[in-house]
Amino acid sequence: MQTIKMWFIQYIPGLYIFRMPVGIIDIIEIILLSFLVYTILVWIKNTRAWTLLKGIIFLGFFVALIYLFHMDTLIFIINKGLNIAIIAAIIIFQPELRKALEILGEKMFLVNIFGSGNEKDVEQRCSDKTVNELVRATVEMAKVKTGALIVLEQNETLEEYERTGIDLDALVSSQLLINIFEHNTPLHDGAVIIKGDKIRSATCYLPLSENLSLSKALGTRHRAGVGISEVTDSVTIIVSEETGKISIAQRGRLRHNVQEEELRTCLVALQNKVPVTKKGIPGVGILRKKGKESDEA
Ligand SMILES: Nc1ncnc2c1ncn2[C@@H]1O[C@H](COP(=O)(O)OP(=O)(O)OP(=O)(O)O)[C@@H](O)[C@H]1O
Repeated sequence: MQTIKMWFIQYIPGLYIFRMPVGIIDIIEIILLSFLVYTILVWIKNTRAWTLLKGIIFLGFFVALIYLFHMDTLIFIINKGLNIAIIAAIIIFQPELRKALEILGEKMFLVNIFGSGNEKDVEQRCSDKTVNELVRATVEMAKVKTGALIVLEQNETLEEYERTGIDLDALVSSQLLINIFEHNTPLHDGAVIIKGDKIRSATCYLPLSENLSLSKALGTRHRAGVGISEVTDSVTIIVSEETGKISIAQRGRLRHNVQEEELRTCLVALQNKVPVTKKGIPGVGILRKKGKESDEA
């Protein structure tokens, strides 16, 4: 390291940085700054802010031209309008900013950074039976093209959305789920919300995603599945009535054409049966990583 440093000082005299003493605090500062920039970029990519960023880059280009050619009137207008634009952006992106701050305060966020300290520290969210029943019901409904929308509560409560439906409080079973989503039955419309091993309510109304990058071919069922995953940490299983394909929505992303084993892996991971490590929940990681290849959102 020292030799490399000396080489740079000797041959590239302009690089003053290598002459500066770099302390441990500077290194920590660089790591924190890199982490902050990375987190902000990931946040921008996963929210509506991505569209805004593209707009800002486009505008930035024009502003640069305006300054380059000294267009004084336009420079005056830009200077006056900048403060208003910043306030407007904060108001428009208030839900995303609130969500980002909430994530900062989440237990899982800190666990992901520092580790749980105890890798055997495992908490089970739902039973193996529930996972099996969910997989069976989803696959059965997909086979016969029965549309379904199943929201699985994670750390954040879904009470607000449960209230829009009909209370059930029944144990999860494939027969019950298939029955709920059966065409022309009173409970088939809307979403089912599951907490742990219980179906809390059916016919629930979910917020629709306004994500413009979602395929136009997707209707309101898929938009509702993505919508709830944008505003909460829930995971949604969607079965298309049109194609019989299974999708999973999580953190505002939609993974298409999910196969049985993949669905099971995801649900087992969500059970928290696998120890939480510094890399996060394994199944969720797989879902996100693979999701990048075929994500709609
Ligand atoms: N906001 C919502 N909350 C909950 N469920 C909804 C919501 N909007 C639509 N749905 C459900 O989606 C159904 C309509 O699905 P639609 O055909 O528009 O969606 P899609 O994404 O094209 O799905 P499919 O592939 O199954 O046709 C409704 O009958 C209703 O059950």
